[in-house]
Amino acid sequence: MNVAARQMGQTAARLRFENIRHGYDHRDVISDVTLEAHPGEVLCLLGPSGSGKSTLLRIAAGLEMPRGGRLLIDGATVAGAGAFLPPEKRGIGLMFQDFALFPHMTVIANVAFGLAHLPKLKQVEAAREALFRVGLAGYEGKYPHMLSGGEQQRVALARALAPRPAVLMMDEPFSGLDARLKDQVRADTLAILRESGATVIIVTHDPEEAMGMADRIALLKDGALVQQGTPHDLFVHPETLFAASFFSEINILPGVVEGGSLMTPLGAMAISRPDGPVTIAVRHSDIRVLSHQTDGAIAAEITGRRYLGTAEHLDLQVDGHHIRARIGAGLLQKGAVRVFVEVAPQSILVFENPDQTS
Ligand SMILES: Nc1ncnc2c1ncn2[C@@H]1O[C@H](COP(=O)(O)OP(=O)(O)OP(=O)(O)O)[C@@H](O)[C@H]1O
Repeated sequence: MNVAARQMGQTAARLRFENIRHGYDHRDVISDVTLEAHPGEVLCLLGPSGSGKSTLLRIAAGLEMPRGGRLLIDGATVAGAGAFLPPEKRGIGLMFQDFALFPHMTVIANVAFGLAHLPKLKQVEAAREALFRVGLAGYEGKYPHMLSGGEQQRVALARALAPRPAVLMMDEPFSGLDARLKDQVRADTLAILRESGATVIIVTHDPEEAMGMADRIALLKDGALVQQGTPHDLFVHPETLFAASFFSEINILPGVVEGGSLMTPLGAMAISRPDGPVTIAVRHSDIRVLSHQTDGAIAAEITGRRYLGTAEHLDLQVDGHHIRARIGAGLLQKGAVRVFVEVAPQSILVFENPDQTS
């Protein structure tokens, strides 16, 4: 926790999901998730629609009682095993996707909403301070409709931070914003979150957002935890094809290991792995496209070309396989048909056969 946060009397909590199971009606939607958010870190719950991210958030906040497992805050069970601590006693702040501001209330009244337990004067003081923290001092008397999307987001953030939660949870906090605003609002929000010192859990389906904000990412699929680690871990060492394809566009191709060599349609490399068929994945951006032959490069034919401004997408036929490459625009001459492709050995991700798709 940083000094500013300590001075403000805020403590960050450790939040642990332990073998959590949950479902709706007769359908299981969370199966045996064990996951910890460490004090003061930003943890992103990442996954496609329906993977159970919001359900985990709702369980942590106390809006759902898990069907199995336990939820612990700083080692104390707050849900499961016969325990249930009500939401308002958990020290958890929630910020919703649509900001959920009250349109008929002023900015300061919106921010003070979660401070009803304090005397009136203290409420105003804490709300003003929260607005100052998000850079909105002077906005107290305005109404939500008078603010831009980015400003509304910051009011919602101030409201979530005002009670000094030990854990702050945000469900798709940037999805309502204009694409051009998002980068700046994300950067500003991250700085404010860091300064608050709280443990932060952000739900998102956007891998770029998770990579840019998280200390750690928990990747979910169909209600199960697929992999957790730093953004770098997940990007460079995905354990499954699902994880690899979630972070970047990839080519999936067959390969075979024989006597310490891996043979693929994109070339061969030394490998320490038992003999047998494997599946390989190569990111579109890791395919180098050359106009002339070099040592180890493989002949390819361009079958499609799409100009995207700063980059180009190429469709290629290589040894009977269709592959895609993303290259910098202007690197390849107009009208090129026959080219050569090469891939650095460290850019070839190898997975067991049959596919590790889950
Ligand atoms: N109140 C509910 N009643 C019935 N089913 C629900 C309810 N809430 C969620 N579900 C189902 O549970 C599964 C997980 O939903 P959840 O909202 O947790 O996923 P998510 O990863 O947050 O998805 P999204 O990104 O679309 O919000 C989905 O199949 C969803 O349809």
